[in-house]
Amino acid sequence: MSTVIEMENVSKVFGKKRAVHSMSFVMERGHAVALLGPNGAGKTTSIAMMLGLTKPTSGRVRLFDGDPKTAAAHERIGVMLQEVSVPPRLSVRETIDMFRGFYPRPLPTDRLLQVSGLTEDQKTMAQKLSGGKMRRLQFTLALAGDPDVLFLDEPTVGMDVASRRAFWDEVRTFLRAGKTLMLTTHDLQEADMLADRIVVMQNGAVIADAPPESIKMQFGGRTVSFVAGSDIDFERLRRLPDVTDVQTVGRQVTVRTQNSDALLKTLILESWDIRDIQVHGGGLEDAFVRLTEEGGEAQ
Ligand SMILES: Nc1ncnc2c1ncn2[C@@H]1O[C@H](COP(=O)(O)OP(=O)(O)OP(=O)(O)O)[C@@H](O)[C@H]1O
Repeated sequence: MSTVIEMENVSKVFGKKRAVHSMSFVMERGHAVALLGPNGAGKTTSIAMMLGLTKPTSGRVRLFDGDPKTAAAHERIGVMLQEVSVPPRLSVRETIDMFRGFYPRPLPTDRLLQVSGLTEDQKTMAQKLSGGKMRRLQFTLALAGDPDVLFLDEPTVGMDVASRRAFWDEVRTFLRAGKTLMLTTHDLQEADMLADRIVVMQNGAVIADAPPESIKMQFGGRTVSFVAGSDIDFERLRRLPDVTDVQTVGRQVTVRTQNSDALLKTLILESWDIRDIQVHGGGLEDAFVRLTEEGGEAQ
């Protein structure tokens, strides 16, 4: 498997602000990585360094085993950053054609118009597009050179539900061709759906790096809730292996556990007077909240 990005002990300091701290990271070809983290965690700065747009204060970044700033590397990547402007006074079609001209083997214009969902708007001045349509155009421009690797920084901000769906369909088509994706998003459902690896950053450092399933198992846990009668032994419940929290509101009991199957067995074997048992959670969002609250480490 070939390496697309390699970061070795990379740090970036802006004045007194340490935006990224000792980041080491390797991304292999064909993978879909979601880089997550609260606002200001250092995601955009990391991507800017991977692309050679920002120079690290220390450490080493390689893109396709070379300097990220070289044209050879850039011909093979497509980039959609948060703030991008399009050239003035060009229609949607002209803008697409202009970007096609930057690459040796661009995708056909009509295919790109189809990706953009803007075939009917192809004569509209690109600058006049609505926010969501502009994001679709920017995505299309990122695909213009038929890249091997896509960098998408919060790509779906401003897109409506239909645009989002069409957009993710295109990203899936891209991944099915064995290509590589680096994505930042605050939409954890999207990350969970698409990524085979989740990297969580906080305060400039990587605090978790694992497949979504292991992150959810390790940090997501599950909650089992039920309505309790009078004979529940709460002390025993709290001491059960894998139970991390027990909350009660009136007769409603909510138990957080790393092993909901074992808890359910115990609840039934104890013959306690309980009803309306429900199992919830195990989602990436739960895991993300716990991880960033605790600053935990998963590898
Ligand atoms: N050019 C800059 N000058 C000074 N500080 C900067 C600069 N760029 C980023 N920072 C700071 O570095 C930290 C990391 O910022 P970055 O934009 O990488 O975070 P992020 O995880 O992408 O956040 P968000 O989710 O809000 O986009 C923040 O505290 C930010 O204010």
